[in-house]
Amino acid sequence: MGSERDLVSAEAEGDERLIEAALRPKRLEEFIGQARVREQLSLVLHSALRRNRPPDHVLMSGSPGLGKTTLSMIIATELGVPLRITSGPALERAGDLAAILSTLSEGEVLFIDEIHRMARPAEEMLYLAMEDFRVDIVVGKGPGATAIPLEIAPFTLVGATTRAGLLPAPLRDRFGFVAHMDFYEAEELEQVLQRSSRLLGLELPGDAAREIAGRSRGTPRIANRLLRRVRDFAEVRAEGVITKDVAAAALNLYEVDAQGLDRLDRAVLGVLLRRFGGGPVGLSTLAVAVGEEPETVEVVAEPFLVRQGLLARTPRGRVATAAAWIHMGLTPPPDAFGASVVADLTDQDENS
Ligand SMILES: Nc1ncnc2c1ncn2[C@@H]1O[C@H](COP(=O)(O)OP(=O)(O)OP(=O)(O)O)[C@@H](O)[C@H]1O
Repeated sequence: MGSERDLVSAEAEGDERLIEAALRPKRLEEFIGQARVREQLSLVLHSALRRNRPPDHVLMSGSPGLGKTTLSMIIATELGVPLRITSGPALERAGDLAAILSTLSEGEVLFIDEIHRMARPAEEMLYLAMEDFRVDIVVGKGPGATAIPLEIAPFTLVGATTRAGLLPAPLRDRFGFVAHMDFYEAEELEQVLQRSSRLLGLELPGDAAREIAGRSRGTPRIANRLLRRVRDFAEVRAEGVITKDVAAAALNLYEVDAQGLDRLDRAVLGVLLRRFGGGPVGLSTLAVAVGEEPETVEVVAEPFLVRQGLLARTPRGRVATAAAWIHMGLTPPPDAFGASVVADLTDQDENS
């Protein structure tokens, strides 16, 4: 099979990005988790195939590494059409987009990753292309400029964004189907890990899979990455045998804690607690203090910390919850965010 050959050569070259690509599921039925999105998408694709028409444009939103690129590839495969991949930041001028749109073949899927980062003129050209399968090529400058309409082949746009809120409404409204990708449950990540282990030729006992899944921040890309680190550790220190303890030791070495927090997550919490007394503090101040871009903190660290109940976004800024103080081995002040919840839980524990 093609994917297995890809994997063997990727392994031989030791290229992590190639390995990641080779681990991608190729068909919708192989795609693990996101049951609702899968079912909705399957309906959209099947009805398009029955009508022999390209499906509605699809928007996928969710944190990095949840499988948006993978799903876009699956959409093209299921439809039996070619896929063109680009990204918002690459579309700086309308001409960049026109060059792609005018060369699409009938029914082709155009995947635009980070679509919220597309430049304004390209975005406006996309509105017309999505609605009427037409672009206006502007010839000349100033008052003498004229727009020459150019028909393009009907295509399906698949847009991916980590920040759906940043998409202008006219663009958002032109997508017929919006797939909200959520973090994965631990059991789903265990399945992802078992599938990847099979493809990589690794033995992964159930309890070791659980240990890795629990530290993967609900994200398949991270699960696969941690699996490779555990494999490295097992090869060098445990004669290639992966056990729960080997997995835990490897992940501790790579500074991924039992709840899945990595260095950046802990840096954010550490600064928030130790330097700002738990907050509230603004995003940019927090980002400067950890030496990262605000977008990295907002897109990569925060959604997970919020989901874990360790951080809250309030109108006055970011606030650490009482659970965050405890997770970082500190005593929460009595007025810490969510302290009453933690106190109630502690009471229940003591009374039970
Ligand atoms: N549902 C899934 N089942 C199995 N593996 C998955 C699934 N979703 C993602 N993966 C794996 O996770 C990795 C990352 O997926 P992908 O690149 O599609 O994420 P993404 O959401 O597009 O991320 P980004 O937006 O950062 O590019 C892939 O290597 C793929 O093998």
